[in-house]
Parts: sequence; C-alpha cells; structure tokens
Amino acid sequence: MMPISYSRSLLFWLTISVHSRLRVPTMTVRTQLRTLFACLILFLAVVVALGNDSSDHSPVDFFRKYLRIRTAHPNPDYSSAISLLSAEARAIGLQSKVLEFVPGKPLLLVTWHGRDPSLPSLLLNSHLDSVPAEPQHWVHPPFAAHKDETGRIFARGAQDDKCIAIQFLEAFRNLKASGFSPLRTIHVSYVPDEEIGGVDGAKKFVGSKEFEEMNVGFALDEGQASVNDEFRVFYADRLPWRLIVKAVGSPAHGSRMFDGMAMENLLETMEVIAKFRKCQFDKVKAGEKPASEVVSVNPVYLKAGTPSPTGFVMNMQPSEAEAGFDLRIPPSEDPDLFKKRISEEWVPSSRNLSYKLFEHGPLRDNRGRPLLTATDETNPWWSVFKQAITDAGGKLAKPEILATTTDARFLRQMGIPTLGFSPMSNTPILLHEHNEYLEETVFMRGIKIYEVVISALSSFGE
Ligand SMILES: CSCC[C@H](NC=O)C(=O)O
Ligand SMILES: [Zn+2]
Ligand SMILES: [Zn+2]
Repeated sequence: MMPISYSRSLLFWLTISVHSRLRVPTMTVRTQLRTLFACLILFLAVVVALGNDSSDHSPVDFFRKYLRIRTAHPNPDYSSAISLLSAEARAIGLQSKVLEFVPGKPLLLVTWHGRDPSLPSLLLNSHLDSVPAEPQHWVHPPFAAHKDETGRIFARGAQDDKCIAIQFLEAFRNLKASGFSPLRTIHVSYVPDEEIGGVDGAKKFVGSKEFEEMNVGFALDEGQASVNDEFRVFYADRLPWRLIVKAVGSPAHGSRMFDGMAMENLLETMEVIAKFRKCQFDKVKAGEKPASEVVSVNPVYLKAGTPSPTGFVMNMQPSEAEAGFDLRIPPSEDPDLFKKRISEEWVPSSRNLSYKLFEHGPLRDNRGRPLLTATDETNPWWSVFKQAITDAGGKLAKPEILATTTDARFLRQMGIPTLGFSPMSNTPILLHEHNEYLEETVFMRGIKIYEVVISALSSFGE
C-alpha cells in the first residue's frame, strides 16, 4: 500500500501540474485534452491508493476489538469472532474458509499460499474461546478491553490466547507489505472449544479430510507468558485426566458412629490422594522438578449430604458421597501404571467405592510415540525456530513441558512437531485469573517476533 504522506504529495503535485499545464496558451486543444485525460487517470490511481491506505490501521485497536467479542464459555459468540477475523484476512488479501464439524462450533482457516504448494505447510493455531470471568473481581470490566495510562490492556483472553490470534494476522499484513512471499503455504486456524477439551474443535479438525489435505509439517500453538525477559517455549503438554470418585454406604442418624459409611469411605480416598499430592508438591518445593513434570491432583468439587444453612436439619449421614479431581499427567509418567495406582490404592472397590476416569485426549501419537516434540538437532524445525528468535533479538528459555493442556496435543497426536509459544516476556502469568492483561508494547513486539519466525519457518528448505 502507498504510505499516506506519499499519496498526498502525489496528489498535490498532480494538482499543481494540471493547473500549470492547462494555462499554457501554446498547447493545442488536442494536447490539452490528452494531458487532461492522463491526469485524470493518474488522479483516479491516487484516489484508489488513498482509499486502500493502511496507515490508519492500528494493531492495538484491532486487538481490543477482538477482545470485546464475548467468546467466553458457556455461550461463546464464535460467529462475531469469525466475522471480524475473516474480514481482516480479506483486507490483507488472504483467503479464508469456515469449517463446521459440529453445528454452532465453527472454525476459521486462513491460508497464505506458498510458492511451492507441494512442500509440507506451516500451521499457526489459536483458539477462539475463553474461560468465563467474574466481573466483580476485576478492576476494569473483562470485556471492555480497557487500556490504562501505562498501556496495559485488560480483558479476558488478553493473554489466553487472543493476542496470538491477532499477532499472526498483523505479522502477515507487515510481511505482505514488505513484499514477502512464502515458499511454503502458511495456515492459521482459529478453533472453537479449546478451553473445554477441544472435542468439537481441534480434535475433529485434525481428523478431517481438510486437515489431511493441508499437509502440515510443523505447527505453533499457544504458550504462556514469561515473568523475565526470556520467551518460554513448550514441547509437550501434561495430559488432562478427570477423576470422579463415588462412595456409597448406609444412611444413618447423624449421631451414630459405624464402619463403612459413605463419607468415611470418600474421606479415606481423599486422604490417600492428599498424601500423594503432598509428595509430588514437595518435589516441586524442593526444586527437584518443575511443576509441569510432576503429577498434579486437585479436588475440584465435593458433593454429599444436604446442606442446611440454618444448621437445624443436619442429622442425616448421607448414603452417597462424590468428589471430582483434576489430574495432570506428564509425558514421563506411564499412564497404565498410573491407572493401576488409581484402582488399587486410591479407589479400592473393597471400600464400596467406584470411579470414572476421563482421559480427554491421546496418550501417544499415531505411531505409538509419546506426545513430545524434539528440541534438538534431530528436529530441523526446532533449529529454524530457535535461530529466528535470536534473529528477532529475543532470548529463548530452556524448553519446558506445559503444566496445563492445549490443542497442541491433537497436533502432536498426528505426528506433527508442535511448539507452544506466545511471545510475552516480562509479563505476569494471568491466564484464567482475574484482571488478565497484556501490555501494548509486549503485544506490538510479539508481532515483530512473529514476522521473523513466520518468514523463517515458511522459508525453511529454500
Ligand atoms: C480437558 S482439556 C482442558 C484444556 C484446558 N486448557 C486450558 O486451560 C485445561 O484445563 O488445561
Ligand atoms: Zn489457551
Ligand atoms: Zn485457557
């Protein structure tokens, strides 16, 4: 696009030149008409250039616009998000298409065709949805995208992960403007439902014909903020397991002490799990292992008995008691051995206990390997990525396992090397917390980082 100052001066020059030429008395009428016609054409070209002028596009404003779209659960507004992103893709001159594997759960795919479409492509993935926010605990409303006087942009999704969604497109815009043309095709996917397990989003996507045709060779997905000046990068996720334990026993008068009541059975399980949890957490506290390399287990709900706010109707011992746990299993753990621990130590059937385990994702890739992306010379994509961060003036921290879980596991399941990376340095880690924010300078620097990273990865093999 033509810079506005340049287009304006051209317009100014044209006006002067038309004006002076038409006043030359020696010009024939024909020459005058020809000159007028040529000037008219030039004038129209300038008007078009001015109309297309991108210099009034503000990446920060665009980011804030996206943050104002309520894509938080339980009712994410996916269609508004997709309208905004696809309109932007169109403005940049890129194709996009909407895939809907499950009604009401659309996925947007933006594609920048490479010069050699036969080469495996690059995929940049981000999710459209966010976790809910409790506005009463926020200093600024979570969907207003308020920017304070220091440049902090407050919104649910500011870090997780609407920043990268916009940075991908802004990097494309800048690369296009610089005349860059990728060797490999680059895809950006905006997927629904990551925060609730990705079953109707990334999981369906990687199993689709459309995905197969994309021939993805390497992918980047979301990462997490870093509190120092190094960027964090993730080569694996912990597996998200959910455990529901149910205890049963005889109901009884609240005054009676007897063996085998439902609450006692459940509490015993809670104690065993608490002991295991302490053991894992102690390793973290002692600095033996990072938090993402131990098994975490946390109770997330309890259900038993009938609450009585007045304190009067509290003389019944319940016949059923239930607890739910969030478990995260690092790739170093043997899942089968761990399942044995659950069935034999945590929830022995001898104590009138039963359980359900939800695994929420693959344990191994399509060739039976653990879901890890190599971060050494065996993975050439890693070397290109690492070098690009250095070239962009950034520092990279030692690669880590992500303590939480992302859609990257579905990509790794397909055997696609995938790194988790969100360029946010010197930023507190605020995903899923109150007052999630991102500083505009950090956001803007991220665009520059992606420009270098995307151009390097999409040129790999040149
Ligand atoms: C069951 S998969 C859940 C995925 C979710 N992702 C981000 O927070 C998480 O809890 O880590
Ligand atoms: Zn996320
Ligand atoms: Zn999240």
